[in-house]
Amino acid sequence: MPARVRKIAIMGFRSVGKSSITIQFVENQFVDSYDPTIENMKIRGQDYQLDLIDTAGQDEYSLVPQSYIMNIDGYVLVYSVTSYKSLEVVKVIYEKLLDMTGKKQVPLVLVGNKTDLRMEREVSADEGKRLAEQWRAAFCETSAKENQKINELFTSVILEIEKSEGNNLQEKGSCILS
Ligand SMILES: Nc1nc2c(ncn2[C@@H]2O[C@H](COP(=O)(O)OP(=O)(O)OP(=O)(O)O)[C@@H](O)[C@H]2O)c(=O)[nH]1
Repeated sequence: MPARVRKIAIMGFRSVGKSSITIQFVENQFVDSYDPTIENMKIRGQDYQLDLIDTAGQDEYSLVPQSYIMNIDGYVLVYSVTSYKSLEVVKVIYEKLLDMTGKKQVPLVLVGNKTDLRMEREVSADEGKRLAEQWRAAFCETSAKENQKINELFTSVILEIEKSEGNNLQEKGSCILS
């Protein structure tokens, strides 16, 4: 079976760890030469090629460029668990995405990154989980620094994309699927 190519945009406020998540995911599996925007994975015997689009950080006033939503199959919306502000920004980005796509729901994983910074936590796991439930999105808390749940997060986004296409694949993973 040929690899299914899926385009994934990684969005969120500045410095939440978008590039760190992408690099951790890609570098971990390609040691010598890698293109930081492309990664392959296999889920249930199906090969996927993930084209990762690591966006420059947004804030609540940024417009979501049309190019971020054209041909994008799934979204990873990242906040930092150490920044309440970054959670607020992700909510604004989400509303803009729905506006621009004209859809009620898009394949999406909400990600709370930097869980290793325990003393600096401002957003509880419950709060992130509730927001994801409200959006009917998957939810994952990660640490790019400690490589926690990074692969699971990308598996989840693929599963959310598959689900939106009518394929309800079940896969053991430790992110909470929608
Ligand atoms: N402790 C800790 N630091 C992290 C983690 N992820 C990223 N960082 C740090 O946070 C800072 C920002 O990380 P980036 O990956 O550049 O964040 P970004 O969201 O791509 O930033 P912009 O491109 O500016 O929007 C860097 O100093 C990273 O080392 C994490 O999981 N834990």
